[in-house]
Amino acid sequence: MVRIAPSLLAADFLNLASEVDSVEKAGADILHIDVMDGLFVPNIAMGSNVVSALREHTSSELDVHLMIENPERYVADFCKAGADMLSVHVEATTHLHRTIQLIKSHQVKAGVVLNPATPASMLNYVIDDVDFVLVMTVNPGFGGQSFILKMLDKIKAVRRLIEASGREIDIEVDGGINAKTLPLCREAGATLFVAGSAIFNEQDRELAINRLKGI
Ligand SMILES: O=C(CO)[C@@H](O)[C@H](O)COP(=O)(O)O
Ligand SMILES: [Fe+2]
Repeated sequence: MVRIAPSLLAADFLNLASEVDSVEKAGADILHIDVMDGLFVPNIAMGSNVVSALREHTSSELDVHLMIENPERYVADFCKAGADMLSVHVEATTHLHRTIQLIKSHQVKAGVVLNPATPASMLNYVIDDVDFVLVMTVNPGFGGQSFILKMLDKIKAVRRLIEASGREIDIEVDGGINAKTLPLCREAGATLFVAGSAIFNEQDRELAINRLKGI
């Protein structure tokens, strides 16, 4: 199954509500929200107030990707704001296991994100605890970058780890996802696909999402 999560980072912020409406109408399954602190990544974007505003506007599942240092400081804020899925980078928190439990204590799905240079083995001792894994297929911080092909090997390694754990959880991929790279990720074992520029740079959002879904 191919589920698409448009990344709102590529949307027109002045018209965020109508941008959300347009992708929902076009078949988006989940909305992806990128949070950046200017430290973990060299860019600043979207706080919990944006998540609250979106929560009031839509009943779609909100997938919040925290690209911030020591994300445990803001887990409660984003959960209370209305996140349904909340992911933290392995590289950003010292006590990853504790941070995962903290997210789950708010009845929110907990995800762990791996930067391109981070090995799949970083998940070894938390794989039974996470609700999904997010494999970055670009270096985080910006939309519109090119897919890093080597990440296909990592998606396969994460898939093997999940299979060995005996659970079925999503592998989400994020960065440079388009109609060419999505099938490669799918074949490698990804099930949830974030796409920013491949959707919001197109006038016809339905065509863009259908193209990604292979319809
Ligand atoms: O987390 C990030 C970037 O750090 C992503 O969610 C991007 O926003 C994806 O944009 P495209 O690569 O699809 O344009
Ligand atoms: Fe993201």
